[in-house]
Amino acid sequence: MLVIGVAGGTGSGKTTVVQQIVNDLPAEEVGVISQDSYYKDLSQMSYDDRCQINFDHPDSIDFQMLIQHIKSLKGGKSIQQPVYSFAVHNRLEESTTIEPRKVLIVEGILILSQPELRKLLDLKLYVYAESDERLIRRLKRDIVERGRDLEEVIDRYQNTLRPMHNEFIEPSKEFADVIIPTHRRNRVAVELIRDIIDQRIAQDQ
Ligand SMILES: Nc1ncnc2c1ncn2[C@@H]1O[C@H](COP(=O)(O)OP(=O)(O)O)[C@@H](O)[C@H]1O
Ligand SMILES: Nc1ccn([C@@H]2O[C@H](COP(=O)(O)O)[C@@H](O)[C@H]2O)c(=O)n1
Repeated sequence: MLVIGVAGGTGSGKTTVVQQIVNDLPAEEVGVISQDSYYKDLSQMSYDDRCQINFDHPDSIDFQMLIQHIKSLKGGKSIQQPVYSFAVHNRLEESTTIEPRKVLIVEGILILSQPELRKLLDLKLYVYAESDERLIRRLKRDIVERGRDLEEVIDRYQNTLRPMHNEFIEPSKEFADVIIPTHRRNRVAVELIRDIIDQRIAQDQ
């Protein structure tokens, strides 16, 4: 199995790049897991308390479970991936079955920040966009798709997102094999990654 890690700041375009890569591949050969599914279970807290959580700090993620799940998939076993709700800031009761595939893409802001996780990655990508562009994208997305308002996004950006980005995410860029700029749709970078994946799939046959 080829395991590809895709990191980068919020709104950098990770999900979009992953979607472009996946669209080009046969569905039965690629699986995707998102770091967002591994936010810790906060059922013991009230909704108001959950709203105060710093969701950009590595401690908010159950990396042990994520690492265990990647190891299981590498070992040919399926996993039950938690389902996360941005609306309630918590895991839901249900889970999603993910089957092992030839290619596994693991995507999320902090994917390159954890040494134990990095060891499991065969190819490390960092998706890059300027911070003002990321904030604009995040504002639009969170208001339209994640039920947030202008004040919530700006408060979170100033209080937790920006400082955590500077402390944990931006420095993890140094571990990337390839940095993908997304100031515009970057077809060339996606094709490059596609070629690497194709070679690896062909080698395994
Ligand atoms: N290259 C790009 N140019 C313009 N908008 C983009 C680009 N890449 C992503 N977007 C938009 O920005 C928003 C955030 O992108 P997304 O892929 O969800 O980022 P991430 O997963 O890194 O948070 C989405 O609404 C997406 O459509
Ligand atoms: N309940 C939550 C959990 C996380 N976030 C934010 O999501 C961002 C990471 O997701 P991307 O798809 O943007 O990479 C992260 O910056 C958290 O601030 C949230 O708003 N609410």
